[in-house]
Amino acid sequence: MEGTAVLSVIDLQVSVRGKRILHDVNLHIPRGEVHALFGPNGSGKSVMMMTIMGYPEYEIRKGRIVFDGRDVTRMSLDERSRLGIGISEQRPPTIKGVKLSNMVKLIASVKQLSDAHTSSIASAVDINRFLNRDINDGLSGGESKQTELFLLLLANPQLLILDEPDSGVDPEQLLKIGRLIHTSLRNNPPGGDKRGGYPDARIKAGLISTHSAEILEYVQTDKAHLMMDGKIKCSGSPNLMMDHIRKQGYAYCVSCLEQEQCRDKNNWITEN
Ligand SMILES: Nc1ncnc2c1ncn2[C@@H]1O[C@H](COP(=O)(O)OP(=O)(O)OP(=O)(O)O)[C@@H](O)[C@H]1O
Repeated sequence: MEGTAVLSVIDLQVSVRGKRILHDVNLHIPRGEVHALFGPNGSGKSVMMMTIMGYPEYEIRKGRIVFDGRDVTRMSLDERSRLGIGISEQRPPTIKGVKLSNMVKLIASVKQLSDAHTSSIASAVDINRFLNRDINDGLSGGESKQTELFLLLLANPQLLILDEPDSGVDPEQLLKIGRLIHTSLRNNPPGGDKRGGYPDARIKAGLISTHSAEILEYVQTDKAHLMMDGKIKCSGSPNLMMDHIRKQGYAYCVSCLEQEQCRDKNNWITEN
């Protein structure tokens, strides 16, 4: 699996402030796939996502993170960002003293984006009114999510990590955001996947955490994983898993593994 995956998380153990949060997490996302991450509050979803991005307060005690064939476990956040990992955080930080327009100019110059391109994304995410303000300063929860996602779409990473993109966002914004994420995940960089020789091949991948699964109405997901107590307990069909969780709760979804009709040889929860 590791060989075909754009992201492999292998036997990952992570501590935060001396407390073990993740226990032997394994996750593989093949090139071109989008995976959903479900799990109760405090189960470790954000910790895993922030650790993949490389935030220094998440201490990797054991295990490896491999991105696009390179071991990034000991790489800094900005090295990972340059390689093509990007995150939209659950609680986007306020950056006082930095105007959103200046951050846009910086990303546009690094990524060589045209004004027309940045303007079209800004309009699509309905972000123009925040351009002259410090990043996320005084914005509502939903507005700062929009800003965060806007910056991520501009950066256009190869792996999009989206931590609860649908929480606190009104239905109209969710429609816009969902469509943009969908388009971004489907759009390859100019020239496509030159390494594979298939210009039209999907090369981007995504990992999306969500409680409501609303975002999954817009973004097609290939597989879902259920995290509980810092471990991925089971994986399978996103719709079936969410259906189980909504009707009977997380524990039922995990116990479903005991039932033959619910699992395949990989212990994934399947429809048959
Ligand atoms: N910076 C931190 N310092 C101390 N504990 C932390 C820190 N970040 C996370 N934790 C703890 O790690 C555990 C997992 O948190 P995490 O944010 O990953 O949960 P989550 O699954 O994303 O939850 P939610 O669905 O509520 O967002 C929680 O018990 C949380 O209190």
